[in-house]
Amino acid sequence: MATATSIIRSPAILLFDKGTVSDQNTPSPFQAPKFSLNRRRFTALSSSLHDGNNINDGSNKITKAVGLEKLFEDSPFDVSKDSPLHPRPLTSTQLSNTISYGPRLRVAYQGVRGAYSEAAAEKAYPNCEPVPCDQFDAAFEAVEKWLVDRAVLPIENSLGGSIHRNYDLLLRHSLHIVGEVKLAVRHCLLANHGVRIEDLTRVLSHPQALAQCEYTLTKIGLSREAIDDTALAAKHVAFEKLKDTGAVASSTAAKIYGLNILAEDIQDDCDNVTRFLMLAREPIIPGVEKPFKTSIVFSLEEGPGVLFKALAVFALRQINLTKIESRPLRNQPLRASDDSNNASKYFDYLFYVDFEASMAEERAQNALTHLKEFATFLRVLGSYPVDTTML
Ligand SMILES: O=C(O)C(=O)C[C@]1(C(=O)O)C=C[C@@H](O)C=C1
Repeated sequence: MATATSIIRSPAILLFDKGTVSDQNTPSPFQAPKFSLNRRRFTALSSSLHDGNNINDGSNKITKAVGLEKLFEDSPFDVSKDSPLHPRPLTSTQLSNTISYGPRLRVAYQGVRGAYSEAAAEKAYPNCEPVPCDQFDAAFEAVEKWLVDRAVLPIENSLGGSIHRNYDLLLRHSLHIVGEVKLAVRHCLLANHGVRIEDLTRVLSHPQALAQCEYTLTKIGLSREAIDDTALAAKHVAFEKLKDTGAVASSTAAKIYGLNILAEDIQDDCDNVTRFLMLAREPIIPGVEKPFKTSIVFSLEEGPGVLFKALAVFALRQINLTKIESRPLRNQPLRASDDSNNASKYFDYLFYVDFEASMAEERAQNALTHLKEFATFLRVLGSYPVDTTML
């Protein structure tokens, strides 16, 4: 187990200690992330928190707001120093698939049993106890309120693109990205027994799944209806005994809800992969022993070439970018021009960037120090091992 001392010696932590990549002094509408803790606060946190806690609240699916509060009040949660729940800091090796956790790790995902997100949670944390949540927000809250240990949430799909909601939630909450997991998504067209493709007029599924099967569903001529997750679509079709409606979902969902598989692999491309993020209350200690990736979010002043300059801090250090996403800055969606003669207003954006380097590497630290010189806001969302299982 890493001690607080060894944590402080980590080059990445020293970087934050200098305050160079911290957003603590940045006027920002967002919560200060724990990743930017200074040394004193980090030490205090390391010695008072543990990883691997299991809060057995006896719940089934986690729902937002009132439900969560109630569960939290009722839970026998205890982080006193002598408690068996006493936290240990996460390390990157704990993410290895070979590790066996003592008590089963509780992992929140969005959806019901049979959702792809449940399979992703099981791939990320073998032998975990997947905990269904009705919405993405509920999964974030469940981790924050210690109802579960981790959350595994989709962030992008190779056919459907980004899951914007989760980009926005990453910033609104203070969780850390501690890993990623890629899942091959193979959709099936499901219906009740005795129902043929010709009997169907509409199909239910998650909007991402419908988008991934766009071509096939158009060819069959089915109208589409969005529902919270693919497995919920299958459950609805089965429970309501629908005869004119099918569901796009996994073969696992077909088994769970007793549906017939009318067609397999109906996604528009056989290479259909969804990338999920593994989220925790504490960051992992970035390493260099295997390929790492770092996710950041920043905002910039308006002006010609500013984004070019921001991306150059990585190019100059031979750091490869794997993803860039821009999202509206919601609390401040419009910005007036600095030029008083020019009354125009600009849309204001946040930029999410994933780059192939660990925060333990000097070139990554230097790149962010450089970016901090002109970024108006910067937060490190996590530095974590790359999922190489699908390369
Ligand atoms: O609906 C599900 O089964 C999910 O797990 C959600 C989700 C998503 O949000 O992208 C996950 C993987 C697939 O890309 C389709 C849907």
